[in-house]
Amino acid sequence: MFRMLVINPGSTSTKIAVFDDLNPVFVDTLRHSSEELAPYKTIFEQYEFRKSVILNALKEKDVPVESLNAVVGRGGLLKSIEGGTYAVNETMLEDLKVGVQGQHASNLGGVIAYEIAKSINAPSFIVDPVVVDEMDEIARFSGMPEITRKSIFHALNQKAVAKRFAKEKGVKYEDINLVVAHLGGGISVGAHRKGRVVDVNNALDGEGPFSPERTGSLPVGDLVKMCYSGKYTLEEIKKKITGKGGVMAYFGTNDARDLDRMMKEGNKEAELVYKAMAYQVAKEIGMCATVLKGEVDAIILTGGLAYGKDFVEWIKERVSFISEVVVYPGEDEMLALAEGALRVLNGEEAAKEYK
Ligand SMILES: Nc1ncnc2c1ncn2[C@@H]1O[C@H](COP(=O)(O)OP(=O)(O)OP(=O)(O)O)[C@@H](O)[C@H]1O
Ligand SMILES: CCCC(=O)O
Repeated sequence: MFRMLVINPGSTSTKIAVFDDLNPVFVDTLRHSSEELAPYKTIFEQYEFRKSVILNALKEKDVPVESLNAVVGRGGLLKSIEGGTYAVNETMLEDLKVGVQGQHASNLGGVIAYEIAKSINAPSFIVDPVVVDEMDEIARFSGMPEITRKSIFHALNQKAVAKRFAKEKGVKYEDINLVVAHLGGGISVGAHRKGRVVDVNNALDGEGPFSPERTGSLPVGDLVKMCYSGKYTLEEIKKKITGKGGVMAYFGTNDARDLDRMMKEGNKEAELVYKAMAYQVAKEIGMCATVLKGEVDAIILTGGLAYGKDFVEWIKERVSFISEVVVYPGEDEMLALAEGALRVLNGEEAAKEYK
């Protein structure tokens, strides 16, 4: 039996869990108020604070650090890499600290995992970070030589639900084609061809459908005019795209349940925006089906928005002609992280090396 600590840092919370093999000992969300995080200018500066909150939580739950066999964290905006479980090494730590592809709370996952594991001489890992990049060469062209399309998406949950579907069907993930739509605060839709995500929208930085708090793709000419209007700083524009875009920009909330409530109270504009988000998701799924040349074994809908019955129906009515649609609402990133680490601890897989 292997005991693992799992660390998944988000923008306002750090989710932690301890697993004995795949059995949860406890799962907890440690929330951080904006006052607590205010003193830190960068994500990396939050490192000591978040680490001590995690160690305190372990004490409260009576789980001695020494009882852990490994620590696994959600990682971060590293250099682009293929999917899998990676051992945390010095090169990775350096890249997580500087944020080679930007700042994201999950940059702290690998760093904290490494430091806690080091104190007890245990291994530390990250699994399927947001920079998993298995895109076909043909998918990388933007139409402007200076700009190459990037794969930044919910790789951990997309891969986890894809493998879950394969297991339930008694087939191998590497033998099937899937379109997976992660419908959360950000939305990513990936074309999975025989175990590789060969095309996907950059869910963090202005590609794909709009989402509860992101714009997704924008009419580029109008965006350029806005950038040169003199009204906004670079930081303000970036925030309008990621964080304050999408549903947040239309209605001042990133909670789709508010949209649902407004719609049920008769607000026609809320209904239209909610339906427009589903419409854009369906279009993106259709695009991925063409990437897979129509050979789609299933379309999987996952993430928090997949709890929304109407939202799921609006997508289904546009894409059901392509293939079966399977819905796995929510996400189980903590279990997916534990599974990734356990495959290495059990010797089923070798940990990959980050270079
Ligand atoms: N029952 C529900 N009906 C409709 N929407 C829901 C429901 N439950 C949660 N959601 C919506 O799901 C969204 C959050 O999804 P999720 O929890 O997957 O996102 P996240 O983890 O914060 O971000 P991300 O998935 O991008 O990492 C919110 O907009 C929330 O309102
Ligand atoms: C893009 C992947 C993770 C996120 O939504 O922040």
